[in-house]
Amino acid sequence: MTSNRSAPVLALDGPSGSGKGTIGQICASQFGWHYLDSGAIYRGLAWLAQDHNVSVDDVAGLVALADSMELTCHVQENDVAKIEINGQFVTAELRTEETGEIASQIAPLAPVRASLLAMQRRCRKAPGLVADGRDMGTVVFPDAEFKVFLTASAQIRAQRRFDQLKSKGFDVNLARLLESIQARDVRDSSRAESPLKPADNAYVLDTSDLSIDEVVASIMDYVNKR
Ligand SMILES: Nc1ncnc2c1ncn2[C@@H]1O[C@H](COP(=O)(O)OP(=O)(O)OP(=O)(O)O)[C@@H](O)[C@H]1O
Ligand SMILES: Nc1ccn([C@H]2C[C@H](O)[C@@H](COP(=O)(O)O)O2)c(=O)n1
Repeated sequence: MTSNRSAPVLALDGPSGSGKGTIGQICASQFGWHYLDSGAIYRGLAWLAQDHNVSVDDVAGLVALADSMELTCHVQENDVAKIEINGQFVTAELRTEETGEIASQIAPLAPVRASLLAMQRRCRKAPGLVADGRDMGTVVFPDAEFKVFLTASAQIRAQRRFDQLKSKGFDVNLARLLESIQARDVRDSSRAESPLKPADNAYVLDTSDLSIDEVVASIMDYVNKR
Protein backbone atom coordinates (compact mmCIF):
# COMPACT_ATOMS: atom_id res chain seq x y z
CA MET A 1 0.00 0.00 0.00
CA THR A 2 1.32 3.47 -0.76
CA SER A 3 1.83 6.09 1.93
CA ASN A 4 -0.26 9.22 1.87
CA ARG A 5 1.69 12.32 2.80
CA SER A 6 -1.49 14.31 3.19
CA ALA A 7 -2.99 12.03 5.87
CA PRO A 8 -2.72 13.73 9.28
CA VAL A 9 -0.27 12.36 11.84
CA LEU A 10 -0.23 12.60 15.63
CA ALA A 11 3.41 11.95 16.57
CA LEU A 12 3.70 10.61 20.11
CA ASP A 13 7.25 10.44 21.41
CA GLY A 14 8.76 9.87 24.82
CA PRO A 15 10.99 7.66 26.94
CA SER A 16 10.37 4.02 27.74
CA GLY A 17 7.30 3.46 29.90
CA SER A 18 5.92 6.99 29.55
CA GLY A 19 2.62 5.56 28.27
CA LYS A 20 2.98 6.11 24.52
CA GLY A 21 1.55 2.70 23.57
CA THR A 22 -1.38 2.85 25.98
CA ILE A 23 -2.28 6.45 25.18
CA GLY A 24 -1.52 6.09 21.46
CA GLN A 25 -3.90 3.15 21.02
CA ILE A 26 -6.70 4.95 22.88
CA CYS A 27 -6.23 8.12 20.79
CA ALA A 28 -6.11 6.12 17.54
CA SER A 29 -9.30 4.33 18.47
CA GLN A 30 -11.06 7.59 19.43
CA PHE A 31 -10.01 9.27 16.16
CA GLY A 32 -10.64 6.13 14.08
CA TRP A 33 -7.01 6.41 12.84
CA HIS A 34 -4.29 3.85 12.19
CA TYR A 35 -1.68 3.22 14.87
CA LEU A 36 2.06 2.68 14.48
CA ASP A 37 4.13 1.21 17.33
CA SER A 38 7.58 1.99 15.90
CA GLY A 39 9.26 0.47 18.98
CA ALA A 40 7.82 -2.89 17.85
CA ILE A 41 9.82 -2.52 14.61
CA TYR A 42 13.09 -2.03 16.54
CA ARG A 43 12.12 -4.80 18.96
CA GLY A 44 11.21 -7.01 15.97
CA LEU A 45 14.66 -6.54 14.50
CA ALA A 46 16.22 -7.23 17.92
CA TRP A 47 14.23 -10.45 18.17
CA LEU A 48 15.24 -11.48 14.63
CA ALA A 49 18.89 -10.76 15.45
CA GLN A 50 18.69 -12.99 18.54
CA ASP A 51 16.89 -15.69 16.54
CA HIS A 52 19.54 -15.60 13.77
CA ASN A 53 22.54 -15.17 16.10
CA VAL A 54 23.41 -11.81 14.57
CA SER A 55 25.35 -9.70 17.05
CA VAL A 56 24.53 -6.07 17.88
CA ASP A 57 27.90 -5.08 16.34
CA ASP A 58 27.24 -6.74 12.98
CA VAL A 59 25.81 -3.73 11.13
CA ALA A 60 25.70 -5.41 7.69
CA GLY A 61 23.99 -8.48 9.17
CA LEU A 62 21.43 -6.31 10.96
CA VAL A 63 20.68 -4.28 7.83
CA ALA A 64 20.18 -7.50 5.83
CA LEU A 65 17.72 -8.72 8.48
CA ALA A 66 15.95 -5.34 8.52
CA ASP A 67 15.61 -5.34 4.73
CA SER A 68 14.08 -8.82 4.76
CA MET A 69 11.80 -8.25 7.77
CA GLU A 70 8.07 -8.59 7.02
CA LEU A 71 6.25 -7.17 10.03
CA THR A 72 2.47 -7.12 10.35
CA CYS A 73 0.66 -5.45 13.21
CA HIS A 74 -2.76 -7.02 13.87
CA VAL A 75 -4.64 -4.38 15.85
CA GLN A 76 -7.05 -5.89 18.41
CA GLU A 77 -10.21 -4.44 19.96
CA ASN A 78 -9.46 -3.80 23.68
CA ASP A 79 -6.15 -5.67 23.63
CA VAL A 80 -2.52 -5.12 22.64
CA ALA A 81 -1.81 -5.39 18.92
CA LYS A 82 -0.50 -8.81 17.86
CA ILE A 83 2.82 -8.66 15.99
CA GLU A 84 3.72 -11.12 13.24
CA ILE A 85 7.27 -11.24 11.88
CA ASN A 86 8.10 -13.27 8.79
CA GLY A 87 5.02 -15.42 9.44
CA GLN A 88 5.59 -16.00 13.16
CA PHE A 89 3.55 -14.42 15.99
CA VAL A 90 6.04 -12.93 18.47
CA THR A 91 3.98 -10.44 20.52
CA ALA A 92 5.12 -11.70 23.95
CA GLU A 93 8.75 -12.23 22.88
CA LEU A 94 9.00 -8.60 21.73
CA ARG A 95 7.84 -7.23 25.09
CA THR A 96 10.60 -8.79 27.22
CA GLU A 97 13.14 -6.47 28.89
CA GLU A 98 15.95 -8.34 27.09
CA THR A 99 14.47 -7.63 23.65
CA GLY A 100 13.91 -3.98 24.62
CA GLU A 101 17.51 -3.76 25.75
CA ILE A 102 18.86 -5.19 22.48
CA ALA A 103 16.51 -2.91 20.51
CA SER A 104 17.99 0.06 22.33
CA GLN A 105 21.53 -1.14 21.47
CA ILE A 106 20.86 -1.50 17.73
CA ALA A 107 18.72 1.67 17.48
CA PRO A 108 21.73 4.06 17.39
CA LEU A 109 23.07 2.48 14.17
CA ALA A 110 22.42 4.89 11.28
CA PRO A 111 22.24 2.21 8.50
CA VAL A 112 19.73 0.24 10.57
CA ARG A 113 17.56 3.33 11.14
CA ALA A 114 17.75 4.21 7.44
CA SER A 115 16.61 0.77 6.44
CA LEU A 116 13.59 0.92 8.81
CA LEU A 117 12.49 4.43 7.80
CA ALA A 118 10.42 3.60 4.70
CA MET A 119 8.51 0.87 6.55
CA GLN A 120 7.41 3.44 9.14
CA ARG A 121 6.47 6.13 6.61
CA ARG A 122 4.33 3.64 4.66
CA CYS A 123 2.02 3.51 7.70
CA ARG A 124 0.81 7.05 7.00
CA LYS A 125 -2.58 6.38 5.49
CA ALA A 126 -6.01 8.03 5.45
CA PRO A 127 -7.89 8.86 7.58
CA GLY A 128 -4.81 9.45 9.78
CA LEU A 129 -2.05 7.91 11.87
CA VAL A 130 -1.06 7.96 15.52
CA ALA A 131 2.67 7.13 15.52
CA ASP A 132 4.47 6.23 18.74
CA GLY A 133 8.24 6.15 19.20
CA ARG A 134 11.30 8.28 19.88
CA ASP A 135 11.73 10.26 16.64
CA MET A 136 8.22 10.38 15.17
CA GLY A 137 7.93 14.17 15.44
CA THR A 138 11.59 14.95 14.71
CA VAL A 139 12.67 12.57 11.91
CA VAL A 140 10.04 10.13 10.65
CA PHE A 141 7.12 12.58 10.36
CA PRO A 142 8.66 16.05 10.83
CA ASP A 143 5.60 17.57 9.12
CA ALA A 144 3.15 15.89 11.53
CA GLU A 145 0.15 18.11 12.30
CA PHE A 146 0.21 17.17 15.98
CA LYS A 147 3.29 16.42 18.10
CA VAL A 148 3.13 15.25 21.71
CA PHE A 149 6.08 14.35 23.92
CA LEU A 150 5.03 12.25 26.92
CA THR A 151 7.29 12.02 29.91
CA ALA A 152 7.22 10.89 33.57
CA SER A 153 9.84 10.40 36.26
CA ALA A 154 11.99 7.26 35.91
CA GLN A 155 10.70 6.02 39.29
CA ILE A 156 7.06 6.28 38.20
CA ARG A 157 7.79 4.63 34.85
CA ALA A 158 9.63 1.77 36.54
CA GLN A 159 6.71 1.26 38.95
CA ARG A 160 4.19 1.27 36.09
CA ARG A 161 6.29 -1.24 34.16
CA PHE A 162 6.68 -3.37 37.31
CA ASP A 163 2.88 -3.45 37.81
CA GLN A 164 2.32 -4.20 34.14
CA LEU A 165 4.77 -7.13 34.00
CA LYS A 166 3.71 -8.49 37.39
CA SER A 167 0.06 -8.54 36.30
CA LYS A 168 1.13 -10.66 33.33
CA GLY A 169 2.82 -13.17 35.63
CA PHE A 170 6.45 -12.14 34.97
CA ASP A 171 8.99 -12.41 37.79
CA VAL A 172 10.27 -8.81 38.04
CA ASN A 173 12.52 -6.74 40.26
CA LEU A 174 11.71 -3.04 40.71
CA ALA A 175 15.31 -1.90 41.31
CA ARG A 176 16.53 -3.72 38.19
CA LEU A 177 13.69 -2.27 36.12
CA LEU A 178 14.57 1.24 37.30
CA GLU A 179 18.22 0.68 36.40
CA SER A 180 17.26 -0.62 32.95
CA ILE A 181 14.90 2.33 32.31
CA GLN A 182 17.59 4.83 33.35
CA ALA A 183 20.21 3.14 31.16
CA ARG A 184 17.76 3.10 28.22
CA ASP A 185 16.96 6.81 28.76
CA VAL A 186 20.66 7.70 28.57
CA ARG A 187 21.26 5.54 25.49
CA ASP A 188 18.12 6.71 23.63
CA SER A 189 18.68 10.41 24.30
CA SER A 190 22.46 10.64 23.94
CA ARG A 191 22.86 8.86 20.60
CA ALA A 192 23.85 10.93 17.55
CA GLU A 193 21.23 9.42 15.23
CA SER A 194 17.61 10.50 15.87
CA PRO A 195 18.01 10.98 19.61
CA LEU A 196 15.02 10.94 21.91
CA LYS A 197 14.00 14.59 22.34
CA PRO A 198 10.86 16.66 21.97
CA ALA A 199 10.33 18.26 18.55
CA ASP A 200 10.65 22.06 18.74
CA ASN A 201 6.91 22.53 18.43
CA ALA A 202 5.83 19.53 20.54
CA TYR A 203 3.30 19.64 23.36
CA VAL A 204 5.33 18.27 26.29
CA LEU A 205 3.19 16.50 28.88
CA ASP A 206 4.52 15.16 32.18
CA THR A 207 2.18 12.29 33.12
CA SER A 208 3.78 11.49 36.51
CA ASP A 209 0.70 12.70 38.40
CA LEU A 210 -1.92 12.10 35.72
CA SER A 211 -4.22 9.14 35.18
CA ILE A 212 -4.52 7.56 31.73
CA ASP A 213 -7.91 9.29 31.24
CA GLU A 214 -6.42 12.67 32.20
CA VAL A 215 -3.56 12.22 29.71
CA VAL A 216 -5.98 11.31 26.91
CA ALA A 217 -8.20 14.30 27.77
CA SER A 218 -5.20 16.64 27.72
CA ILE A 219 -4.09 15.39 24.29
CA MET A 220 -7.64 15.67 22.91
CA ASP A 221 -7.75 19.24 24.19
CA TYR A 222 -4.41 20.03 22.48
CA VAL A 223 -5.57 18.47 19.18
CA ASN A 224 -8.94 20.23 19.24
CA LYS A 225 -7.35 23.60 19.92
CA ARG A 226 -5.00 23.41 16.92
N1 LIG B 1 -0.84 8.06 33.10
C1 LIG B 1 -0.71 6.80 33.49
N2 LIG B 1 -1.08 6.44 34.72
C2 LIG B 1 -0.93 5.18 35.16
N3 LIG B 1 -0.41 4.17 34.42
C3 LIG B 1 -0.04 4.46 33.18
C4 LIG B 1 -0.16 5.78 32.66
N4 LIG B 1 0.31 5.76 31.39
C5 LIG B 1 0.71 4.49 31.15
N5 LIG B 1 0.49 3.71 32.22
C6 LIG B 1 0.82 2.28 32.35
O1 LIG B 1 2.26 2.22 32.28
C7 LIG B 1 2.64 1.01 31.62
C8 LIG B 1 3.63 1.38 30.50
O2 LIG B 1 2.93 2.08 29.49
P1 LIG B 1 3.22 1.86 27.95
O3 LIG B 1 3.59 0.44 27.68
O4 LIG B 1 2.06 2.42 27.22
O5 LIG B 1 4.51 2.78 27.79
P2 LIG B 1 5.40 3.03 26.50
O6 LIG B 1 5.83 4.44 26.55
O7 LIG B 1 4.66 2.61 25.27
O8 LIG B 1 6.63 2.08 26.76
P3 LIG B 1 7.71 1.51 25.70
O9 LIG B 1 8.32 2.68 25.03
O10 LIG B 1 8.73 0.80 26.53
O11 LIG B 1 6.97 0.61 24.76
C9 LIG B 1 1.35 0.35 31.16
O12 LIG B 1 1.01 -0.66 32.09
C10 LIG B 1 0.32 1.44 31.20
O13 LIG B 1 -0.98 0.97 31.46
N1 LIG C 1 11.11 5.34 16.91
C1 LIG C 1 11.86 4.55 17.72
C2 LIG C 1 11.27 3.54 18.47
C3 LIG C 1 12.05 2.76 19.26
N2 LIG C 1 13.39 2.96 19.29
C4 LIG C 1 14.29 2.11 20.07
C5 LIG C 1 14.67 2.70 21.38
C6 LIG C 1 14.00 1.85 22.41
O1 LIG C 1 14.86 1.68 23.53
C7 LIG C 1 13.71 0.55 21.70
C8 LIG C 1 12.41 -0.12 22.09
O2 LIG C 1 11.35 0.82 21.96
P1 LIG C 1 10.00 0.72 22.84
O3 LIG C 1 9.25 -0.48 22.39
O4 LIG C 1 10.45 0.58 24.27
O5 LIG C 1 9.26 1.98 22.55
O6 LIG C 1 13.68 0.86 20.31
C9 LIG C 1 13.94 3.98 18.56
O7 LIG C 1 15.16 4.19 18.60
N3 LIG C 1 13.17 4.75 17.76
